[in-house]
Amino acid sequence: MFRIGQGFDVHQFATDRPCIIGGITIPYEKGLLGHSDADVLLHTIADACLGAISEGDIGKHFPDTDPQFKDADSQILLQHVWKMVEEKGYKLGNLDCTIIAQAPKMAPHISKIVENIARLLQVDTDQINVKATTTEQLGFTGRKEGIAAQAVVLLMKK
Ligand SMILES: Nc1ccn([C@@H]2O[C@H](COP(=O)(O)O)[C@@H](O)[C@H]2O)c(=O)n1
Ligand SMILES: C[C@@]1(CO)OP(=O)(O)OP(=O)(O)OC[C@H]1O
Repeated sequence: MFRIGQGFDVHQFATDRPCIIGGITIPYEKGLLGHSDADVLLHTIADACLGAISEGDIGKHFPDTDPQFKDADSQILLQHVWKMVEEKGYKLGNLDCTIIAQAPKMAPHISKIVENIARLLQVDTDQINVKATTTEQLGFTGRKEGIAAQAVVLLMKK
């Protein structure tokens, strides 16, 4: 009837990379490093969805050793995962996410990110919440070495 899943992901900052979060390119002096486009938020959401349907994790479905996922658009990866969710007979209850980043400032971009995630999953924007927090300059996020993100998803049988 109900399935819950949680996700967590981290990507480090690097120069000469775009900073793509939730499918939106955020203006910032550094970007995120990964085999794909390193969209830490969409990876977290994909992992939460895969967890909710007991399908492992993003690395199982899109290995970082596979050249076809080099610089992959994580929006496509999430849509693939979401199709699996729908094919298993589930729809979204709600999705709640936290971006853990000292920088960049996310607040100006949150509504665009929420709209984009709702578009990707074909759900209403009020089913999606995205928030951000710093770690008060503590730890790797506090030193602006990278970004972490967490997500919790609730699925319901269609
Ligand atoms: N990268 C971030 C981090 C935080 N925010 C916003 O600032 C608020 C206060 O953050 P604290 O870590 O001091 O609690 C937070 O609630 C967010 O609204 C942000 O926009 N971008
Ligand atoms: C998405 C994949 C695949 O390109 O690569 P990365 O961008 O490195 O991301 P990560 O969060 O380590 O997870 C899974 C990978 O297999």
